[in-house]
Formats: sequence, structure tokens, C-alpha cells
Amino acid sequence: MSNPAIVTQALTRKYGPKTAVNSLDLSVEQGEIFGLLGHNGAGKTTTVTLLTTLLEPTSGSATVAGIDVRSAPHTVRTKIGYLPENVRLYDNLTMRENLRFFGRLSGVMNVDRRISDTLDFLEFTGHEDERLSTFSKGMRQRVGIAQAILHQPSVLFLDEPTSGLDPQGVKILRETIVRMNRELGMTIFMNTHLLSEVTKTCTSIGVLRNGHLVYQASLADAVTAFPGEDSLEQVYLTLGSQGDE
Ligand SMILES: Nc1ncnc2c1ncn2[C@@H]1O[C@H](COP(=O)(O)OP(=O)(O)OP(=O)(O)O)[C@@H](O)[C@H]1O
Repeated sequence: MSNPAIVTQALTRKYGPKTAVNSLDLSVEQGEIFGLLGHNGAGKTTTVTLLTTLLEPTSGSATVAGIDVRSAPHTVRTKIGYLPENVRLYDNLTMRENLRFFGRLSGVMNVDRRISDTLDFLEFTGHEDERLSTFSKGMRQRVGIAQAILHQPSVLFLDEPTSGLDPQGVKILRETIVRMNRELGMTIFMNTHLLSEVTKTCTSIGVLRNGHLVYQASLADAVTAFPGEDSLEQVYLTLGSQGDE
């Protein structure tokens, strides 16, 4: 438990006068499936874009896989995978062509072999030569995951991964998240506004409100703290107003 996968210290990001992430102190151990909970606008996506080095902090610091996001963003990118809420893929290309393109961009060696191994792992073979324009939302999400793990990252970031999926797609995604964690040893950081999502998948949670982290605990402790709660509103009420600006 001595080398956390993610550490932030007073991490802050402002957009003009708006403070989207406010002095965030967070630590996620290796091997966790961490769920960052919060309503729309709480600062979840901004936190992930800071940790994935797509955005620079206004102040404060963060390390991912032991590497500083400010001083070595390129190295951080080699260690992480990222599935944004809206996966950007090329509809006019086949799945194999999409994955080759992203794999080569990330410098993956033996890319065709990695594509084959990754799709085997995801139990998603048989569609390699079909164009993405014919894929359902759930299938596109699985291509997005394949793209995110092709280079075998140690930390995987997922932004609202179940958004827009049907119940079958949600079930497959949950099982995939748990398998990537257990069988590939990936630390997983996922954003969600669904409490039910974190209780089914995560091992620890944080609650973000107005850019502040108002709660962080193991899932077991969180379940004890919020018995029977099934909405974020209830969690916020239980936590009181300490997170308000
Ligand atoms: N590029 C930007 N310019 C200005 N304000 C922004 C920008 N991106 C986000 N914000 C604001 O920062 C705050 C946090 O937004 P963020 O998208 O990080 O929250 P979120 O919890 O991910 O919400 P959502 O679930 O809607 O994506 C919001 O008030 C949002 O309007």
C-alpha cells in the first residue's frame, strides 16, 4: 500500500473565475477500482482531464503511476488508458483499422498481435473487419475500451462509462471493468453520477461536490456510512453542507 497509483495534492483548476476543481487531495492505491461520484458540474471530468494530462492544473500537483503530470506528461500518457464519455472513433473505418490507427499513435509494438490479444480478452472477436458505422453504442464502447488498453496501461480512466448503454451493455461493461482489474492488474478510476454503479463495481469511492472532495472511503466503509442510500442526494444530505462553497 506504499506506492499509490494516483496522488493529488491541492490540485486546482480554474476556468476564468470558475473553480472547477478546488484544492483536491486524493490518493488511490494500486489495484483499486475507484469511483469518483458527483452530480453534473461537480468537477469529475475536469479531474480526469487533469490526471490524463489533457489539461494543466492552475495550481497544486498530481502523480499518476508515480509520475508527475506537470513535469512528465508524455511519460504519464504511456502508463495510462483513457475512455472519454464520448468515444471518438472513425465511423468509415473498420474496427481493426481504428485500433491499428490508435495503436500506432501510442507506439504499440506488434500492433496486430496486440489487437488480437485485446479483443480475445474482451471476448469481442468476429467484428474486426466491420465498419464502425454499423456498430451499436455498446459495441463502440467496447472498441473504445480496446483502444484504451491496447498499450497495456497500468491505470485506466473511464468517464461515465455506462452512460447511454442498455442494461445488457452495462452488465458487460461492469464485468469487463472487474476482469481488467483482477486479471490485468489495472488500477481503475471511473467517474459516475450513479451511486448504484459504484456499489456494484468499485472498491473505494470519493464524492466530489462543487470541486471539493467531500468524502473518500473504502466501499465497505461507505456502505456502512450510507446504509440503504440509493441516491447522491441522500449521500449529500448525510454528509451535510461541508462541500458547499
Ligand atoms: N472548458 C470550460 N470552460 C469553462 N467552464 C468549464 C469548462 N469545462 C467545465 N467547466 C465548468 O467547470 C465545472 C466542472 O465541470 P466538469 O465537466 O468537470 O464537471 P462534471 O462533474 O464532469 O460534470 P458532467 O457530469 O456534466 O460532465 C462546471 O461548472 C462546468 O460548467
